Amino acid sequence: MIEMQDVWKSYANGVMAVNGITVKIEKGEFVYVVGQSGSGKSTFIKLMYREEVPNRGKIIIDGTDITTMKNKDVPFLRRKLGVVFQDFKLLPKLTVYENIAFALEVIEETPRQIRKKVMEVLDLVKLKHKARFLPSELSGGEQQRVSIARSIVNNPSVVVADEPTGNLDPENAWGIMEVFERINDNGTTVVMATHNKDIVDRMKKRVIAIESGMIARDDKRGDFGYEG
Ligand SMILES: Nc1ncnc2c1ncn2[C@@H]1O[C@H](COP(=O)(O)OP(=O)(O)OP(=O)(O)O)[C@@H](O)[C@H]1O
Repeated sequence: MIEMQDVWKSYANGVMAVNGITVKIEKGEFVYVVGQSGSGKSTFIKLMYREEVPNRGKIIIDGTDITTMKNKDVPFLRRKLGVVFQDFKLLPKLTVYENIAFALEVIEETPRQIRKKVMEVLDLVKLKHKARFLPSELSGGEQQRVSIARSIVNNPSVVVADEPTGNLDPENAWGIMEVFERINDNGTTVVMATHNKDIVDRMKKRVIAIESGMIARDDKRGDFGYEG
């Protein structure tokens, strides 16, 4: 499903962010990625959605080697893999509905298909009643739920999230985790980088800990393992 084979990534300034990572994540898994600030979590996640390209190694998503993928084919990857960010990245002048529909229109859906799919994902994140609102009219937790809805509207097999609860208070953070659990229960693989010790320790999912760009720990029902 997701496979990294001896992946290395250094940045232009010479920083080695990922140092020879080999890992396999099976379909339907829920995986937390933890580690100190600067350990390489974001880079690890960015490599999965091809925001960054490795210097060496293979990254295979759903049978496709994304390291050799042409730039023009990257939009196809977005249909296999949804992305959720810490800062939501919603378009401020578009309504909730339009923000989600925008992701679909890119791949030429009919208006009827768009409406059906957008309302389905809004139902899943319990925000159907706010379809006409602008992002600025929503709470942080609601905005993150919209961005999750957007990430799954193309029905990807994988969702990756980089610190999705980082801007939220604990109550909203738990609300977001419930949404990810529901998505995972529907069979979608979830990979999430997080600093949220409470959540990781309570959920008892697979935990991959990164230290100095390497996998220091990979536990099936793991915990956070250090003081945040
Ligand atoms: N665009 C970049 N250019 C140069 N160096 C970078 C870049 N992005 C990250 N780095 C460096 O790579 C290393 C790993 O960074 P990364 O953002 O992956 O860590 P992280 O574990 O996600 O940190 P945090 O928890 O603070 O978000 C750090 O030393 C960082 O300074």
